[in-house]
Amino acid sequence: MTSLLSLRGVCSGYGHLQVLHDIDLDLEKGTVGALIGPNGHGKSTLLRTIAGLNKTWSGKITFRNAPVPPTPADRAGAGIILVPQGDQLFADMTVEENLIMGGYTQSDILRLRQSLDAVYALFPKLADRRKQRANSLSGGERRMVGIGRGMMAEGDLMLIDEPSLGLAPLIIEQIYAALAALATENRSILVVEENPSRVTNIGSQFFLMDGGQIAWRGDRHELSGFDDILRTYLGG
Ligand SMILES: Nc1ncnc2c1ncn2[C@@H]1O[C@H](COP(=O)(O)OP(=O)(O)OP(=O)(O)O)[C@@H](O)[C@H]1O
Repeated sequence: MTSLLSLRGVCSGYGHLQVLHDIDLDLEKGTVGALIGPNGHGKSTLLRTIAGLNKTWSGKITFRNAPVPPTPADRAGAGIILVPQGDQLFADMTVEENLIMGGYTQSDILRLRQSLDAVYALFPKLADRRKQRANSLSGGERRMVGIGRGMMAEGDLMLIDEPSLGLAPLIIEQIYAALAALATENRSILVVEENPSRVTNIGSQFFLMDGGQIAWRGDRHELSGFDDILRTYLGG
């Protein structure tokens, strides 16, 4: 199977601080890849680098077998959509207005409506709250709007940074069930999750990040060794 996203020898960082060291990663179409591991080891930086917010210092990123465009806006236009950590919603706008902002490049009103309907089908709670301002939503609802706004951009690849952060277990389950449903719609997802047990059911490929490198990678069939890996890296 050919990769939707492919990284070879990717290095990146901030100013003089190198965070990512020689990252090789492939993600196939229609699958969920999970970037796992403790805080501060470069998971967010990797998503930002794929999205173009951090410059690729060296190495190569290809998307649909072509080099990624240079700017974040062009990468988003090509179908690489980042759902950042923290929700970064427009606080004074309603749920629906925030969602529509995600589809700002879509000029076909019918397509926009269909995308909105798809978000509401996945997150029925948001349909009930479509006129409610973002600043009055619960943490879980805000996260749903963040993911929904990413869906509105109709990308082939969603990069989702720690969707479970700060949420109650029941809400986390709902969010991950939604992500699993999204991936079966021929959309690929690369999700950051500190706690791997939350993604074992939906991930098909796992990448453990340690010190800005991929220290372990495996698919579902290799999950039998997962417990040892968790103990080593997360003390779990
Ligand atoms: N804007 C920034 N400027 C300078 N250094 C940064 C910046 N953002 C992150 N870093 C540093 O890069 C390293 C990796 O951080 P990163 O956020 O990618 O890790 P992470 O594994 O995603 O952890 P977390 O889940 O806490 O975000 C850390 O040492 C962090 O301090």
